[in-house]
Amino acid sequence: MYNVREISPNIYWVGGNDRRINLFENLFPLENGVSYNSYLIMDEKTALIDTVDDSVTNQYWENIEHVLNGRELDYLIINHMEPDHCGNIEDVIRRFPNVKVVGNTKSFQLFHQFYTMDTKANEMLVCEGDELNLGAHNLKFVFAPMVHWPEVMMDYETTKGILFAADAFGTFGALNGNLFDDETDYDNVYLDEARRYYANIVGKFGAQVQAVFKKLAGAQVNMICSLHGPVFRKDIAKIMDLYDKWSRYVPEKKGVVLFYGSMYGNTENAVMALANKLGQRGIKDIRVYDVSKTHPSYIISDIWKYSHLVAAAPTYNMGLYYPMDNLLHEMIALGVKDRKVALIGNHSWASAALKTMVDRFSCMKNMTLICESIDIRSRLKEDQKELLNDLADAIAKSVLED
Ligand SMILES: Cc1cc2nc3c(=O)[nH]c(=O)nc-3n(C[C@H](O)[C@H](O)[C@H](O)COP(=O)(O)O)c2cc1C
Repeated sequence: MYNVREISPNIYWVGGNDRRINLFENLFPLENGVSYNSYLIMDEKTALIDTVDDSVTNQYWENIEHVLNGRELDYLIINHMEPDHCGNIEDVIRRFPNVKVVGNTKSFQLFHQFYTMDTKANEMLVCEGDELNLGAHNLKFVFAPMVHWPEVMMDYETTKGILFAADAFGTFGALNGNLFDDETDYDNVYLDEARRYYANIVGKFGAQVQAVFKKLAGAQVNMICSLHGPVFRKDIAKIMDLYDKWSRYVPEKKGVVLFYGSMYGNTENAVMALANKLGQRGIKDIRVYDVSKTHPSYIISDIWKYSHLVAAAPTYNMGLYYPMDNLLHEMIALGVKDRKVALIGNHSWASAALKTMVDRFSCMKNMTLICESIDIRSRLKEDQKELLNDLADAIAKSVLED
């Protein structure tokens, strides 16, 4: 049974949802699956915008056949060559041998690396700013290199102000029958997952996101169609504002995320005592994570959201407890910057965790240590409580007053 939705006169969502998948990119947990969006424009010429992952191929073809209703497909536009959107390109060409496949030099390079089909006769090369007229609809190509692959481009439909944004503005989480942002309880159902998607998938490329914003400045955007998750037609300014903040690494909220590693509970004890003191000093909405328990992608998402971070971990084999080291490496790789930081190390005979954490944070830009770090010897004792009070005072002052 086909499953499509008209999103604007003669433009259809023809994608699919995968709720069986456990890990996105075989890496990021998906509690509620993911959608692979694709859009079909029915005009004097027909144009399909991106394809979908192999997992939803059957649904996809039922959708396309229903909407085309016997017509030929004139264009397939490739905005992104990541395999979760390209699983069906060869199939499209097999079914529509005369289709023009629209892409840029890098998209075709990548296509030929992944696939073997000879597509020379079908290829239609476009450059930045080129336009493709379909009749009543007109697409302008806006290149978005490294958001988050080098070939990425967006299509701005100039007559209706619809932005086909590739992976940008995407989210984890399958669609629930409500396609548009205003039909969903977006803030409660999708926002955290959109942030987790941004931080972990696009996060490293903030400068490139900003570059696309500059190119789009002045363009009236009435609808944003991402390749994953809901279509925006109501809160466009809000999601644009969030993307602007996220891509400039500006925290959404003043607040504290404490993340710790602990084998036997002693580091955890110090962190929970500190969190309690922060709560008593008026810090609200405190976030605490055990790095051995929570997947790093969730912690990184909150690191993007909040202004202050506390990292705490024990020494392990003359180094830093592995799950914490892994998280800090991910933060370095994603270019996390501009946060206020406090550190707590722990050791029983030769300290290495604290020094390693200091080293890791020094590899990130503009991470300010807001107070002297604490290096616990096995377990924090009553006579050291002033150290913890000083730490809590400094963090609370920085969050509430600065
Ligand atoms: C396998 C293992 C290796 C450790 N390596 C070191 C080490 O190299 N140097 C050190 O001072 N403590 C080392 N420790 C001790 C812990 O860092 C220390 O006991 C710490 O207080 C544990 O904190 P926790 O209760 O939060 O897990 C090691 C502990 C374990 C279990």
